[in-house]
Amino acid sequence: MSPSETVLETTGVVVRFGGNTAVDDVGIDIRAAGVTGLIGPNGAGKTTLYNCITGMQRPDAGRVVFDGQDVTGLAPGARARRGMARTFQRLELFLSLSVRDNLRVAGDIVRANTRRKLDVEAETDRVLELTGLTDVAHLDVSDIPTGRARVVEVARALMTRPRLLLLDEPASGQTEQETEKFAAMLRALADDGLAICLVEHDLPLVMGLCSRIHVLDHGVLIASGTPAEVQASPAVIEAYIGAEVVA
Ligand SMILES: Nc1ncnc2c1ncn2[C@@H]1O[C@H](COP(=O)(O)OP(=O)(O)OP(=O)(O)O)[C@@H](O)[C@H]1O
Repeated sequence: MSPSETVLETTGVVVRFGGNTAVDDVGIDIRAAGVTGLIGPNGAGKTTLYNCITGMQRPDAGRVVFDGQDVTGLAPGARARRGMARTFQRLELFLSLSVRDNLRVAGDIVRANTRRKLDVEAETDRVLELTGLTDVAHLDVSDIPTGRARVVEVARALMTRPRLLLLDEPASGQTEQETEKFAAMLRALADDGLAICLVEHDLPLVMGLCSRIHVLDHGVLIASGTPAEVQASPAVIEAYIGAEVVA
């Protein structure tokens, strides 16, 4: 996979909730071997666009193309089998299971739902190592700090061996140190070829980590480009000055 290869593309995506247009004719792309940021003030439409990408929300118009194939009409499970994985704003882990068992369960599901031959134990060990979780593997998720639990979410997503990883505010609840480690882990995953998309409140993290950024405001794509380009965009400055809380 070449570094600039487009893994995911939306074109003309529209989502309306009653009279409110949550996503208004949005076209973005997410490329292999990089971290793409998706930012915008609260209510800008980021989560709704994620839902369209993963199949949890059917767009009123537009297309979602994954690995060159139109997946707009496919259910979330079918997209997951093609290599899409997602984490959520709220932790969606089994709190009373150990870190290792959370990964095992994900591995078991992959094995049951695909024809892939998967050595779940070996894969669990590999992903624990890759994400730096080996030292807490035996602990229940409820007994580790939220910041580490965010990493478990990513690790669980990695059990599916995705091509595209969509992260929704993964750094919330992390200490500065945890965020630094987390950023290094994402960079390493991207260097390995993974396409990562990051919705995140922590703008310094986004600016430092992402090679490209898409900015939404009131459902409209107001800028796409490098961190320097979007930070210099008058529309972006205007949107953020007008917003009390930014993401
Ligand atoms: N299920 C829904 N029904 C009605 N309106 C919705 C629904 N989901 C989202 N919206 C509205 O769509 C708009 C976009 O919301 P969305 O959650 O996608 O924004 P966001 O950028 O993810 O915001 P945040 O940063 O606060 O998570 C908002 O006006 C929101 O109120």
